[in-house]
Amino acid sequence: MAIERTFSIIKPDAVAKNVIGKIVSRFESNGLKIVEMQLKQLSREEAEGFYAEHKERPFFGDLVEFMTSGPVVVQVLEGENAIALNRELMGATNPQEAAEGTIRRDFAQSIDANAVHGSDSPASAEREIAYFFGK
Ligand SMILES: Nc1ncnc2c1ncn2[C@@H]1O[C@H](COP(=O)(O)OP(=O)(O)OP(=O)(O)O)[C@@H](O)[C@H]1O
Repeated sequence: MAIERTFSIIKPDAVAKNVIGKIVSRFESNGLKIVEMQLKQLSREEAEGFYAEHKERPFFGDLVEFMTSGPVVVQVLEGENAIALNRELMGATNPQEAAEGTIRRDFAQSIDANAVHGSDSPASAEREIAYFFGK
């Protein structure tokens, strides 16, 4: 399996809960290397553009509101099978359905405040990395 890159966001709920370090430790201890990282406050435009594929969904307004409610940590993770591995470490979108030992099970409270985002395919990883890091 080739070395792959994926894009990750530690969302405002997790930053507010002071668990950035604990989440980053999950990545590092599972073989994912942080190759880009920035703490930043997303503007409305940045959040809307990032989630453009969800524009027609009923929760879009709340999602943008939530993602701009406080700072996030945007990161590029690198490792073998990074995209699928990161999705596995994150757990299901709804923390109530997330497997034991996953980031969302341990640190998230609800389907909107769900601690992390991770790219779901090579195409989205490429788009999302370019969106925030321009490469
Ligand atoms: N029914 C919903 N109600 C509220 N928010 C939702 C709902 N479904 C999804 N979301 C929010 O939109 C984000 C994107 O949804 P998507 O279906 O792409 O989930 P995901 O791929 O697991 O999450 P992410 O894209 O953040 O990694 C979710 O992480 C969640 O924060």
